[in-house]
Amino acid sequence: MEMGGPPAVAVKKISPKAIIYQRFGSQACYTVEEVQESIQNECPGLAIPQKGPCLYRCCLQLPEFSVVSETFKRKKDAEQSAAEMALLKLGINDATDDTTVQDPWDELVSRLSYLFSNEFLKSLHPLSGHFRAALQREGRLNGLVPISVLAVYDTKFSSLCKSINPKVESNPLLIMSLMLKAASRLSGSVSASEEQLSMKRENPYPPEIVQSVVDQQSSLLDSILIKVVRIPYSVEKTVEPLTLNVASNGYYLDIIAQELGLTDASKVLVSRTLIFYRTIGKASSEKRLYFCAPESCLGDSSSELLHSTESVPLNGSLNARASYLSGHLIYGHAILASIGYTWKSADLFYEDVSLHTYCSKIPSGVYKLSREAILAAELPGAFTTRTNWRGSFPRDLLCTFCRQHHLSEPVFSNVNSLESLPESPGLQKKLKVTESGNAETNGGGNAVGDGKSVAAKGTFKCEVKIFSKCQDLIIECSPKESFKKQNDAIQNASLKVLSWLNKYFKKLDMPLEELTSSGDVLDIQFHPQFFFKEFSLCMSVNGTVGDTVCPITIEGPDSGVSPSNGYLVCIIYTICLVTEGEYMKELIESNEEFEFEMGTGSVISSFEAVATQMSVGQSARFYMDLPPQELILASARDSSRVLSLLTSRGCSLECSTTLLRVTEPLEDRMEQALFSPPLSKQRVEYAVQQIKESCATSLVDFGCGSGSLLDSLLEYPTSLEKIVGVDISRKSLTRAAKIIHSKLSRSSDATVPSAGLKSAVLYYGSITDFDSRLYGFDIGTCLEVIEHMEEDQAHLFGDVVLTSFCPRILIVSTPNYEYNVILQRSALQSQEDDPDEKTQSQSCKFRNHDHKFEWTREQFSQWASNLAMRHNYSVEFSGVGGAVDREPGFASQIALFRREGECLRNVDVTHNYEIVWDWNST
Ligand SMILES: C[S@@+](CC[C@H](N)C(=O)[O-])C[C@H]1O[C@@H](n2cnc3c(N)ncnc32)[C@H](O)[C@@H]1O
Ligand SMILES: [Mg+2]
Repeated sequence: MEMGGPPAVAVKKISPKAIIYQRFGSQACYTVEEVQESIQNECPGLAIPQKGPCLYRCCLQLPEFSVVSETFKRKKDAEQSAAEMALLKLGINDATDDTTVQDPWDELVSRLSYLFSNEFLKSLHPLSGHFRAALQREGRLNGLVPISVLAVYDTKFSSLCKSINPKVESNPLLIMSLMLKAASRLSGSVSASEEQLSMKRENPYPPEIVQSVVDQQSSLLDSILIKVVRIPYSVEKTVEPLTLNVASNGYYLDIIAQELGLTDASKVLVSRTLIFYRTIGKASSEKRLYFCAPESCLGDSSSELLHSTESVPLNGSLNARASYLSGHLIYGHAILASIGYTWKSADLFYEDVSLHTYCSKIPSGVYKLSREAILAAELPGAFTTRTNWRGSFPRDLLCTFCRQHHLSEPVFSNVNSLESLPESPGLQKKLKVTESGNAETNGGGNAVGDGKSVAAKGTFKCEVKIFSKCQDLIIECSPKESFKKQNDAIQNASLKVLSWLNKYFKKLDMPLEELTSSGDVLDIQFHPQFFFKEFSLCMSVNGTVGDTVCPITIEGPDSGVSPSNGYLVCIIYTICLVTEGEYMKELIESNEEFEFEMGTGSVISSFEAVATQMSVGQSARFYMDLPPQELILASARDSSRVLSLLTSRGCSLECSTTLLRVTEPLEDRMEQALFSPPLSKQRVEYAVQQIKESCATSLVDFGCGSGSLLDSLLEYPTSLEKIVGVDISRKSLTRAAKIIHSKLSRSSDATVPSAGLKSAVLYYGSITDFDSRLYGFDIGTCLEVIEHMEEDQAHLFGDVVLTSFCPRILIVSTPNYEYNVILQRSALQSQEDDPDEKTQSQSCKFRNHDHKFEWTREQFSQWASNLAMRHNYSVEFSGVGGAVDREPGFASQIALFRREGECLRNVDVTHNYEIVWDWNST
């Protein structure tokens, strides 16, 4: 578009908030509060209140009255709505009424004139501080405001410039030319100097205004020291820390200019704010890059360049690192700093920026920072379970990554996978010992189905898509695995994308074929055209710590308790930079309680390797090759000392660590990894078999948890008409309700297995209390529940269930303690180094931390036989996992009770349970 030509772009409607601001300025006071709304619709009939997303409500206080908005998902919308309500009250109809569509050029000029007004100088605004500081500049600089800051700190200004020429976003020089043009229309009141790239008010501000401005500032400090980071343009030179000394009455941009080798602020360009880990959502974040305007636009040739509306390719010293951080091309040295003026105070706001921040831009960098272990942590290769994950979750990491790279928020879509299970063959399958013992790393802990041996049974799959800001699809990930929990599916998909991006960032020159095939492995497809466009400025900012360089020294007695894959390991460690010869040592990183899951690649390889050789209580010392300097500096506390050490010969990293404790894999993870089909599925199949044989029409699941049994039963054709679940965990019941509801709501057609079902109810209550609504059912199940109660409560439950509930058949399952030795041996996967000695020297623990007891076959049989005898039931024993005729029996032992007589007594109406969810087919 020709400059100064007719407006080609319709001017945006002024927002209600802006109109309020025009009328009331700082007298309009907005207060936004968070509201947690409960949502009802997700699962009709569910009586447990559901937490909805966080909403915002805004109260706008004006001198005469105040208004309160409805609730909104975004703070911004709540504020605008409150402003709109206030306008309505004030009788100001619509913004468009009194603003005739204006030429953006006229608006730009009038905005510029406002910026140089007395009023603006006194106001609190991120830009007005620059105007005030300009008045303190000395000599010929006095009163000069650098043009570059105008559009950076005034959003109104920058959006007007964008509406005139959208290209200004990628080329700050274009903005400057627009401003000079606007200033020329104000000659007489504002003077602009092209050579100095600055503007000045022609008539001085009235002295009383200047005085009031000086009084505004709290000039307690003589000078302030601000830590910043210097990024040289040559990649060979290291990024280094730097301290700025800004006089309290000085102009910080002049100080930055000096560091960049310039005489004053006029030639300093300022980037948009950069998004780094931890600064998200923090209003005060002001991290920006400061750099020198390209030489070609300075001096005599400036006018030519400034007046051209096309971006001119600039040759010179491209600063690849700074360009990557900012997302646009930057030439020459750059400084990363967090300084600026705010809406809140006339004083300068600043935060120290460390090299820490600098390493956060690649996916693994954010993960490392979230673990506070830049050297030791690595982005894990697998998401096993939520409980075993340490540090920020993959989904959050991915969102941060997208924000940092100016992409749209990732789009997650859930695919419910409810494929019905194939009719199962033999019930009691042989124990399947996985070759590696770490099935999790292939499929994910809750992932069911590695495609080969385990049938797909999960409920949730998740796909994730990454779009550019212009909505071009860049990356698409459709994992094969399905998960029991929706959240696990989301985390798994996010991690796949991150892992793939991480591979790319570690090797940016990776050939396309390699990139494609590494994507295939992770179920990822990408669109090279858009991918390379979005990531054209990327830099490999850091690398990994090297391997160990000499033998590992292990000290302390062998306790026999060693971790292997799937174990949670807790260590204490220190990593120091040491020099050969004249021995010097500097602490770089340490952690007193550092936990990681073995076999997922969540720590550097030497840490995992060392941990497998250690037992609990032992300490080890070893040396590692140096990683890239930036990584060490990012972790180091005293970067200048580290920099000086790094110049001496023979540097390496010395690591000392002690193995504090290990935690075995959880029970259900073992059940899935070690059995085919998983034990939980075998229990369902056992129950289905009994339902079929007994023609049961009603079933109650005591301790139903998240409804895994009830949910799975619906996939089999059975005679069931009524199913009920009871539990004391509201959280689990809520999950159960959602899962069962989603399945039942699709079961209207008569071909689905559960079509005969008439009613499903979930109760909150303890199974040691009787409730007459559950009296005399055909089948009661109580799977893997009693061991979660104290032993006396388990006895009580036995009596209550057989005397009061009186089901025709009762199935109770619980772990067989004698089988643990096999589980632990398999988990240790130490077939090669004499497994028996290791596992037998350590006493067998329970399978799950929540178990109050685990019974041997003998103990279980005694409990069940006595119980049956006392209540006129027969009992037979069976199990799943393992075999009856092979030591040590089944993994899960089962007692099947059958009522001997009829049960015709009258029961008093007793309602001890609370209905939590109730469904019926009508
Ligand atoms: C390991 S889970 C088993 C869940 C389910 N039966 C299954 O097989 O997936 C044990 C469940 O028992 C429940 N539970 C423990 N004590 C209970 C009690 N006194 N009354 C009801 N439920 C109980 C717990 O809340 C938990 O959901
Ligand atoms: Mg259990």
